[in-house]
Amino acid sequence: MTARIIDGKVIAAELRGRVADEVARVRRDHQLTPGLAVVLVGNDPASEVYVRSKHTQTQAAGMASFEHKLPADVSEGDLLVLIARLNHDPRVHGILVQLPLPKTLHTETIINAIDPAKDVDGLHPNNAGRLAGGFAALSPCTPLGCIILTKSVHASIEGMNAIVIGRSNLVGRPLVQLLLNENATVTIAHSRSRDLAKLCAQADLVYAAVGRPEMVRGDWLKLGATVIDVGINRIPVPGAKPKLVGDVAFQEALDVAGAITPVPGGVGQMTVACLLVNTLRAACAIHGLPAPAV
Ligand SMILES: Nc1nc2c(c(=O)[nH]1)N[C@@H](CN(C=O)c1ccc(C(=O)N[C@@H](CCC(=O)O)C(=O)O)cc1)CN2
Repeated sequence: MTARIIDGKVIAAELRGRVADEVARVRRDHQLTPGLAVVLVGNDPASEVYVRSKHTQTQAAGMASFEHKLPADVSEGDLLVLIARLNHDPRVHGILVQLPLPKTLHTETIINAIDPAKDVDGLHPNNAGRLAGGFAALSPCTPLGCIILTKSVHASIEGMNAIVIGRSNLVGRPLVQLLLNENATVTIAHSRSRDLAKLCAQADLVYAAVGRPEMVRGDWLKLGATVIDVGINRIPVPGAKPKLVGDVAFQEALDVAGAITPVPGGVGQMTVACLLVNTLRAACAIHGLPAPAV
């Protein structure tokens, strides 16, 4: 058996196309141009790439993009002043602070300062709490992407056994809530869980978001399982560019899984596309318009 490869590039491009159509509609019918502000502190090379890609894709979807680059030694006070300004800027409907922040800044304080209505990362406690309570909320982008990729394989995941390996605020915890909203049966595991192999063997859906290269082995998987690999690990290669690998041993998993996302070209591709969805949703909600059809 060779698993079907879930092509995140194709699915993300299709989603961006649908967002662009809806943006064109709200601009035409409501004279509303959704706007996204992204704040980058410092010069982490991977973050710079992600922020550039957010800027390009936001503009390509017909939305306004506002980039704010601050030095790594910016004070917490100055960053909070910028966020307060963006909270009150009527052109801005989505605010995202690129993570990780330099260690001198307190991430929770910064996230909590974002207006929850503009929190397109879904990290503000209001949104995290609403999601946990099963209420409508802006949800983090990567978990949203995981659900869309899963649904490209299974129209319904009701009653399926899912395991989420990882419990970060950005991925694991919100993903658990989104899976519960889809009526999946969810096991939450993490790096300290005992006998992960045994837990995985029960799962129809495996979400690996633990940040450990190739930790999930092929022989842990149930035959035919759908595997969504959230990991992006850079492995140094002497004299060459680092190699990107996920949290799943891809070659081994190919022989056992029914469907699997590659790294790169899987979940990562969905993160920015879902950010565009959230920005459009936030803009419509702020202006009292019906939720867009994406
Ligand atoms: N405020 C946030 N910070 C971070 C988030 C986030 O959702 N909100 N997620 C990640 C980084 N990220 C977006 O910000 C992101 C990660 C990966 C990709 C992506 O397209 N990955 C490619 C591989 C690209 C590469 O070479 O690194 C792929 O998987 O195909 C896009 C966005 C942490 N920070």
